Amino acid sequence: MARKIGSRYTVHQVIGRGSAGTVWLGEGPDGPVAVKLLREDLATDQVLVGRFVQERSALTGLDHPRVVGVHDMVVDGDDLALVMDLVRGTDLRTRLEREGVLSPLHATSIIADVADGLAAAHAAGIVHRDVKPENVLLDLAAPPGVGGSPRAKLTDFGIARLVDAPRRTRATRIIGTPDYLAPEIIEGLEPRAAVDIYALATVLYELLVGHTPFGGGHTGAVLRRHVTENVPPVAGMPDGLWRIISECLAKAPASRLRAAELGTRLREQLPVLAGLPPLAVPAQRGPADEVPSPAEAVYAETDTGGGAHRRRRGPAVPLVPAPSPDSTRDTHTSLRRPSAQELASYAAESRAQRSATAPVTSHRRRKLVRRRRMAAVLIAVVLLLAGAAAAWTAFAAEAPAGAARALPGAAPAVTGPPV
Ligand SMILES: Nc1ncnc2c1ncn2[C@@H]1O[C@H](COP(=O)(O)OP(=O)(O)OP(=O)(O)O)[C@@H](O)[C@H]1O
Repeated sequence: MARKIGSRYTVHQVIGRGSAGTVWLGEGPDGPVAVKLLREDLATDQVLVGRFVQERSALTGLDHPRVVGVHDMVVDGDDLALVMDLVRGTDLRTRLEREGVLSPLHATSIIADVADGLAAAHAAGIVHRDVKPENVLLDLAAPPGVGGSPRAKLTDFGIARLVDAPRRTRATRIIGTPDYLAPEIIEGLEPRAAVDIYALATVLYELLVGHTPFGGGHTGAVLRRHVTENVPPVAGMPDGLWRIISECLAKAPASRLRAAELGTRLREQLPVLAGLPPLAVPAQRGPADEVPSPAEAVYAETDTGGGAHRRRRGPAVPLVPAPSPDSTRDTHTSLRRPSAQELASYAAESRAQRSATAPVTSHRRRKLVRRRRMAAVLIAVVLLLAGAAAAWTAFAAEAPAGAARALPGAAPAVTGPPV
């Protein structure tokens, strides 16, 4: 059902849902658009509406081919809407969940695109603060890039900042998605451009390996890992990519690459990555299966966050639009910031736990393995049934007429020509 948004836009159909609102397919004076209608509780929050108006020129001024442009921001009664470029394709989360891991070439090319978009935003003084696969849209209507890689655009600029808590509550609460949070955010520092680099390197790792470097399990455990752990090298990861990922996951924000440099360094890798197959990643230590330490369990009780592995998949506009499934996954999660003491105790307990934890697969990888196992069992059952049917047919054809009928409880005999 069509609905008017302000005086210039009409929306027709829901194409995705996120934690901050619903994205609609719409029409504006210059053609089709995507309209993100913010959640009612956000739209009626006067502080947020004020910030929305304040941020208008910064967000609508960001014009770059690797960024989903915001054309307009509409405040109309209880509606608060962002009018954006319509991207015909899918989001990176959906692609990743479908493929498990991406080839090094495609992963690197996609992340280089996003780094270029970030470079433009950072130059304009805008920090994204919620870089993750859900916020990378793959434009399948655009001509592909190197080696057929889909072209990527970063979306959702400034939303995290809009819904962020005021400065005074930042000391106690974190806005973001746990798997991608830079350590300095967890420690309560003001998020600067380097947080986006950390998150983007996390996404690159995830595309290559199939899971994030510090994700899985309890939110408290995830936060602790960001602050205290280093990522162990991954077998088979091309050296050049590994060096870039390690630099960008540095705990000290100043040691990370800048976005423009990251884009350039990634593109330099493309020629050597051409033709490499996706990494055959062995079973990893599975943080998803870590038993929360007592300190983390305490954190759990007061945690209002969404949990690290509640993923929501929302397709971007497919080439032929179709309604996307409903979703309940929270992101832009508001988490209680753990105290320094809690973080320290997570670290101590983590060391003890690590030695006791057997290698297991990550949550998503296990899901994939489970699915494959189920498919194998199904195929085996089908083959078995087909074999039995063939044997039965052969038996019935060879047996004297009536023999099968004579068997107690046997199926009606297949009558064939007399032998
Ligand atoms: N400009 C756009 N063009 C086409 N589809 C879009 C566009 N923006 C968002 N979408 C689709 O709508 C879905 C929901 O987007 P939204 O930005 O609300 O949530 P999200 O980024 O996935 O999650 P969250 O807001 O919780 O971080 C996306 O996954 C994407 O599939």
